[in-house]
Amino acid sequence: MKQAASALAAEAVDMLGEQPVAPGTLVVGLIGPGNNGGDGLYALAQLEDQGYATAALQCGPSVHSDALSVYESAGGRIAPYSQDNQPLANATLIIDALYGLGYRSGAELPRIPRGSRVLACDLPSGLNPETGVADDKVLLAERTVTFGAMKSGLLTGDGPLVTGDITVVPLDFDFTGQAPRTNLIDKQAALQLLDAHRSWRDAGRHKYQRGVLGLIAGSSLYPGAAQLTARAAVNCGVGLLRTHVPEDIAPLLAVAVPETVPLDDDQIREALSSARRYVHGRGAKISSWAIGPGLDSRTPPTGAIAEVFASRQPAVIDASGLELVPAGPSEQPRVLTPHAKELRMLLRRAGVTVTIEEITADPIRWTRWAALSYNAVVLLKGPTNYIVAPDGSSLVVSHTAPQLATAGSGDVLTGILGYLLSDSSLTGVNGVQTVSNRRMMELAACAAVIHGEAGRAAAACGTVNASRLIELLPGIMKRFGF
Ligand SMILES: NC(=O)C1=CN([C@@H]2O[C@H](COP(=O)(O)OP(=O)(O)OC[C@H]3O[C@@H](n4cnc5c(N)ncnc54)[C@H](O)[C@@H]3O)[C@@H](O)[C@H]2O)[C@@H](O)CC1
Repeated sequence: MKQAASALAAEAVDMLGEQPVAPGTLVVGLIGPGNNGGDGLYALAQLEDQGYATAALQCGPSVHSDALSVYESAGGRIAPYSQDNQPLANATLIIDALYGLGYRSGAELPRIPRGSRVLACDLPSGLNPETGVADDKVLLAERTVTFGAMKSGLLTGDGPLVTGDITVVPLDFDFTGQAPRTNLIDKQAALQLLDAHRSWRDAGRHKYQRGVLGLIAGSSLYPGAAQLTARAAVNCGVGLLRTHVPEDIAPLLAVAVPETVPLDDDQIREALSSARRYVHGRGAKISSWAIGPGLDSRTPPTGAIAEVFASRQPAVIDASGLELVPAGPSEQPRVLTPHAKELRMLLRRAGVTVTIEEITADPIRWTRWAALSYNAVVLLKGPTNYIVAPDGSSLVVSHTAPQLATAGSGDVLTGILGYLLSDSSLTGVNGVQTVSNRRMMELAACAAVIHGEAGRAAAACGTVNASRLIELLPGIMKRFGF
């Protein structure tokens, strides 16, 4: 804590930029009830030692007692915060040491004079450290000194709007005491995650070993969605694509995606039963499934589709497939890919009532509920993607582009993720072997990054549509090592 406080005090001195201390300079600390407040008091003590005039305002029911003793020994005084505090009005610099990692939404946040210079301790108070969702009264910072590691909330959601310049101060001890539950996955991290499971032997694989994706999609209502997912998977480089679509749209699909091979109910059953006899390395008739784009949810799934849901083969389930998936936990390794409205529907079917506004305000929380209720990895789509595993750990992908909010874009994501799940070198996928939820979550995050990269590349050249994303995929997959 003292190490963190030293970095905070040094940043304050840098912001004030005065040596020796200018007359009239006053540093005011807003001190919260937890360790974040402790950091603030230790930093104020160091500033007192360096000759600065400081004041501490207690904003909670208690303060860190050891830190307060040190501050008082250095000559500092603490007073309770009130709306009309004189020190706040006179402050040259405010240190926001109210709440850090322990912040829960809904705290009473002090009002500070407009135009105040604010240095945030670890995180601006009022900012959710994981999701980057900020309360309306969040304390806007000019700079933020964050300890130990970058927090996802500083970079996602509202984070970039409220943190100012960020300095990460490495601490020479494990400061959280446990692995963070939420990690950011950027392009570099995705490259590493994809590379980790690759071997030089992969170059010699035949098409069944490269992975076979079974796609269950499409209806006369939405004939295009199946095409988009199929083309995306093919352009990613899938070994073989088998497609199960209604008879009336099958000829259209065969023309649009000549690489695909049709899959009827009997063949689905055969693939599922041969998966149970799978011998590692020989390849599978179907290694994973993509279910949902363009399905007509008014038509109940055939017996064969229900058997896929009941199987142990990895699947990405999207769009109308989310309405067909049985509510409750399953043994199939699954990634569900809802947007906020679909997440609300999934939660309602699991007995949890929530509004879209509540989901948007705390996306990881509600995505966790769904991940737990369905025992599945859940990827919540939106301007930022949140991917949560049933154990509550989560990944955040903000490597996206606003232009990706276009029709068919989600179908492309399903094709990319379907491909990654089918690629046996990445997952060791087969019908019997259990793919870990951790790996499913990583692959879902990688798919979101690849999708984001396609969106950014498309936006750089002009308008963005799903077909354009698909055209760009071969080059982008190459950049990701495929
Ligand atoms: N070993 C460590 O973990 C270190 C932690 N450090 C500091 O410690 C901070 C985390 O400390 P804490 O876990 O004590 O958390 P915080 O200091 O962020 O806040 C926790 C306190 O605020 C209260 N609180 C949170 N939300 C509230 C709400 N909505 N309404 C009312 N009260 C609310 C909690 O009840 C608790 O008393 C970090 O952000 C960082 O500043 C650093 O000193 C580095 C070392």
